Amino acid sequence: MYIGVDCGTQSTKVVVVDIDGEAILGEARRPHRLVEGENGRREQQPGEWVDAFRGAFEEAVSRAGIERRAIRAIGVSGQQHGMVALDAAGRPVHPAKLWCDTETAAHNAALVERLGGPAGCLERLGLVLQTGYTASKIAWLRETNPEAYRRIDAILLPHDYLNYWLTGEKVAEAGDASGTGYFDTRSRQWRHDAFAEIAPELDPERVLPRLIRSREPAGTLRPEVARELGLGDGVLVASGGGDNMLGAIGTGNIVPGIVTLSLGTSGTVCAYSPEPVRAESDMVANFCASHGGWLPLICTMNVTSASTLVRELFALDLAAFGERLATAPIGAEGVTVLPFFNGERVPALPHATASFLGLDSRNLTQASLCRAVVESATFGLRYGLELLGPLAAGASQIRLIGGGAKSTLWRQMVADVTATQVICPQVTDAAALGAALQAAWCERADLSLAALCDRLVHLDTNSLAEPVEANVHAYEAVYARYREALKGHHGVPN
Ligand SMILES: Nc1ncnc2c1ncn2[C@@H]1O[C@H](COP(=O)(O)OP(=O)(O)O)[C@@H](O)[C@H]1O
Ligand SMILES: O=C(CO)[C@@H](O)[C@H](O)COP(=O)(O)O
Repeated sequence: MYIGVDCGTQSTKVVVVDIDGEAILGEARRPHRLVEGENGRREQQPGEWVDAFRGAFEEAVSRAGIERRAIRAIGVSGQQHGMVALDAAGRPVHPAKLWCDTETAAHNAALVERLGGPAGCLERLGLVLQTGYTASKIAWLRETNPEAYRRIDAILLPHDYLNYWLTGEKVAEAGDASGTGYFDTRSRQWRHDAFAEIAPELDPERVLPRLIRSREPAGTLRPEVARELGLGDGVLVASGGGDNMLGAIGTGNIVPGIVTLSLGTSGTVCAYSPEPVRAESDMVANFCASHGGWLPLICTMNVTSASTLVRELFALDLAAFGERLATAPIGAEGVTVLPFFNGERVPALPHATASFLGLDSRNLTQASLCRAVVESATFGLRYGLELLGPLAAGASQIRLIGGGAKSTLWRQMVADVTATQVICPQVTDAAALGAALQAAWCERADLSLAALCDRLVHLDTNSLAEPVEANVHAYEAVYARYREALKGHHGVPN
């Protein structure tokens, strides 16, 4: 038995997987708070991730009805980029500053310049720093809270922190480390010279976690954690990885030719590459995968975060929101939304705010506003797919994951907007499944990752959405309207 954990922005999910029985036996989730402040601040307390894990673990294991001593390894996936800065006693010196925090946009711009502009970033890191990456959060802490900064003894990412709580080991792997901004994604090594530009007073040999390979374990469970969870001795904790990397594993996206698209708090599109990628656009993040190889990725910041804001504005539950979506036609009666409620990463507009365009007395309805926000979030991902270029263009199917993928209407919309077949995996949380598969890969030398994916990554044929020609055609015009609005409001070229 293997446990997969995914610490997302909104909740931590746990799955219990039986590799030999080829079955997912139990799933559970527990929410965490997102503390939103001025200037785009978005933070969380790492302790709340641990509490959410405890609750979700108990429920998932009891649902699975298994003997706890049968659990052999745990894998952890986590939201990328969050800064978890710890003191010498392992306590956070500041709340974790998250991937969606845009407060450090000016620090990011200054860092890009210090590293020699986009060309200098590419040369040193293999990607261009974007607001949201860990680097500018450390520079921000240095400037705004020197007392906390001076106490830093280790800098981890969210999934590294959970691994640390589980094992006592401070380690990192290439997939998640790719999104720090001080890691060379081609050589898979920390880049100490880049780190010195960010935090000159901190010794990278001391504060940066030890790098391990994807198949290497982070460690074994600390005895007190094993006791608390009721687990046996020697339970392994795998290297884990960023949620997008483990979502790729959980959708079988471990070889070229498959695209994974996530409708979570963030929206992401990624495709596996056996080689590092130098894309035409600097917005394509040449991240490493968490099983070897690379996972070039585009991330937009306003997907279910945006739809939830509009849904809550009208006090709708998910079912009522779904009804409103179905009421409005394609094109939302002429309403276009630029959904950048909290800035945006792709296109790179960290200070942007949202705009509702084309409103008149006829289309100012809940249905058209709900529909327009979901359409625009989907257009943002089509834009991302286009930026990914040939890597994504060859894919004949999109594997759709994240909370929004539960909506039948949204699945069809993705198929129509991208003119590609869409299907979801059977498991609700693909990143948690990917983490469990990586844990089994770590513990079972006899099984390849491909064999593990064959056993457990099952697609849900009921979720299949084929593009409908008339809809594809209708969305083309609406997408063109969205791109025009983007150009008019933010000068983003077509
Ligand atoms: N049927 C649905 N339609 C639209 N949004 C949904 C639906 N079901 C869940 N969601 C949204 O999905 C989001 C959670 O997605 P998830 O991928 O678990 O997030 P994260 O990993 O970022 O924490 C929530 O905002 C939730 O409201
Ligand atoms: O920043 C990125 C990717 O670069 C995000 O995709 C985060 O990894 C958060 O993921 P979710 O909570 O939306 O799953």
